[in-house]
Amino acid sequence: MSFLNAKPLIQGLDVDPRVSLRLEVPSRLLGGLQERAFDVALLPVIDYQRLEGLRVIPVGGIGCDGPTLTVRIFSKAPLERTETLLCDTDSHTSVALARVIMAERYGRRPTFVDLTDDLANDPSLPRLLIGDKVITDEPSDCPHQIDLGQAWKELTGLPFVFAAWMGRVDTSLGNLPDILAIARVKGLAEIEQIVARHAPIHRWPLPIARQYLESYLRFEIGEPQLEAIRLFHRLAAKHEVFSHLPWPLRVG
Ligand SMILES: C=C(O[C@@H]1C=C(C(=O)O)C=C[C@H]1O)C(=O)O
Repeated sequence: MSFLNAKPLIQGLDVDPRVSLRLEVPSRLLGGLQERAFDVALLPVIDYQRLEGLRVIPVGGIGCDGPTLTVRIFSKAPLERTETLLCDTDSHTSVALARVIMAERYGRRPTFVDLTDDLANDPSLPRLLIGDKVITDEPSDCPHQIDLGQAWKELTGLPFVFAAWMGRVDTSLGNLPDILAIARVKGLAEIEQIVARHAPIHRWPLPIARQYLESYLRFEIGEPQLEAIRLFHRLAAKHEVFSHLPWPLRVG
């Protein structure tokens, strides 16, 4: 995964001869797992419900326990009036989470339109942005905003998980889970170096990048995170993000 927030999970993997690392935006990963272009991916958690036969490898993920800083809806008008929401096409989980939050919190079922659509040129429309661009290209004059991690915490009391390491149940991974778990521990111990090396490339101010990786994001996948993924899948089904009963979460 190509965003700054994935770096602590892949620290050292770019030079590890045992793995071959590819960086893609979140929305491109499901296709890669489907075509077996890679064995594991930091897959958006909603995509688990879009391809049968996946499993969560609970050695790391990108989550939060409250605000995220980088998954936000920006609007010029109060959000309870939202009819159309422009959505970042890099994202899958965040779009589904926006649907859940708009419905549960505001009783709204807006039409979701790709940010690549012509409509996106209309600056008056609210938009969901994720990832580095929220920091580097924050929209101006949007007094009405929500951070979806914070909205989820207020709704459920739980942490949230945007993406987690996943693979197919029929792909045997050998010692890859251990390699990934060690990369995470190494990454979390080396946030300072990660920030110094990657923040300028991703155009993040250094202190914000440090605070983001150290205080806002969570990289572990434990029982509360798995519970949050299950609840998110149930709420996403309730609000018709997908049209089958949620598949039980396979872990390990
Ligand atoms: C917190 C974030 O989480 C991301 C959001 C994802 C999604 O919406 O599908 C997937 C991976 C994460 O990068 C972010 O990128 O801002």
